[in-house]
Amino acid sequence: MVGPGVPKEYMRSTEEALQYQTGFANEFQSEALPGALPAHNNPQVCPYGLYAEQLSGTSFTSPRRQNFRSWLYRIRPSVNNSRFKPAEGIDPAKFGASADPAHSELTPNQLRWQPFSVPEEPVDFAHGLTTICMSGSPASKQGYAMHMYAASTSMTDCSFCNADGDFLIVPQLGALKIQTEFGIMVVSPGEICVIQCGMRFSVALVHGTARGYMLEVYGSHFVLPDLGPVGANGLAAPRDFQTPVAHFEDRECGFTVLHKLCGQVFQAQQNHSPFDVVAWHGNYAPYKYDLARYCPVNTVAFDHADPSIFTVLTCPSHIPGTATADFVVFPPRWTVADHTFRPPYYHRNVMTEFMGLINGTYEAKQGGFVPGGASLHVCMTPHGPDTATFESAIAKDSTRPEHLPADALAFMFEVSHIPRIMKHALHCQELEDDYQECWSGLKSHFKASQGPKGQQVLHANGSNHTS
Ligand SMILES: O=C(O)Cc1cc(O)ccc1O
Ligand SMILES: [Fe+2]
Repeated sequence: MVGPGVPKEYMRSTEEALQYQTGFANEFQSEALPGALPAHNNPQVCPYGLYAEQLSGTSFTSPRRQNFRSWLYRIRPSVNNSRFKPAEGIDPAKFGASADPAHSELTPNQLRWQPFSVPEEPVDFAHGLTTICMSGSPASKQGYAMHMYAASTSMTDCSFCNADGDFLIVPQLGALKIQTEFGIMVVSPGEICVIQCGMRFSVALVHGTARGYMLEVYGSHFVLPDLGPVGANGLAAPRDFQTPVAHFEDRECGFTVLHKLCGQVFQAQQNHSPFDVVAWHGNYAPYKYDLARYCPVNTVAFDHADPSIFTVLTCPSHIPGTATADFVVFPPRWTVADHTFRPPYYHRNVMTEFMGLINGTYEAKQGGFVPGGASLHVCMTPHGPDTATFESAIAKDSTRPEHLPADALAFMFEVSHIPRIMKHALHCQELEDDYQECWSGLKSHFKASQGPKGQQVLHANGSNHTS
């Protein structure tokens, strides 16, 4: 809805607003009314009588290439709200990641959850968030939290803002229509989006219900991974990232502004919609990405490559080469490795791995890991293929290419800090208490009398032969 006084021919419908600008962390600019963007950042009086407001995503003095900020030209400044008080209907024991030890525990156990059910009663995105685990501290701007959402109704006259860090949202069920101060994005299962620290947004459900995963990173932002010897192309291409165009509403109404600070959610009232940004420019803006655009690079001869080859986005830490969090996708693809155990190898990882399944099946598990479910293997917790996957993988003809199911889409949040798990997530009915059973059939295949004889061995010069 556009307010009085705006000539009809200039009104941008919601459909028109669903155009996107493409590129990763570009200097974007967009205006919903012609001439709304001023020629410099803060003129004495802005076009259309708008207020100029800067949103900083990094310190003012960050190096130029890591300096993120945008200028917003809005009908009313953001400052016009009542005093914040603790949010109603959001239980800190369930969501917030305040790292309060009263709400969380440590465990080296392998963990897996069945899908969280979508509530039958009306619950919106903000009130349907559940924190699974977290590490570090939003106050010292290091670490992350992982959440799930399950919603049965749209947020109305209500926005959410995270002052702790950026949200990476992975829908699994139902498309989300996300209204932000920068414009609107529709994000469907198979796509992801990032809404950065400080941005107000509201989530409407396109299909009536929605469920998915959310990774929150404190203190720094997602970037595209370097490609090194891979070259100038491959993995996620910058041109495939989509940022909304400006879209505004001039709406006076009772509006609730939710605001998360150091894991605690607060709320304030204001008398208008915060989605009143008529024009904006800058490099700090939300974006979405279709995982089907991801161009995987993988082994074409032998051995199983580490999953880092499937990194879509990475959030660097202060340690070179070690991410605070990586977002990794396991896309449909050919597997062609010769004489190789093709599923993921058994391993213990210094990093912590949270996995979700958007659709289909995952190559390391023949049963149990289902779409909407999740698993968590913390630092050094052993894991790998279940018994059925192992037995079928060693019996397969590994000289034949195989296409993984075209509808299978799994992902991983791989993080460096060791997480505490929320108590409610450890004691909820969705947690499988017999997850370990999936490995209990892994029997010894050891035969002391049989060496490599009769098996494919790899010579130092790279050639294969049968001894
Ligand atoms: O544990 C998992 O399933 C994720 C994973 C996949 C892979 O191909 C190699 C290592 C790894 O941790
Ligand atoms: Fe793993």
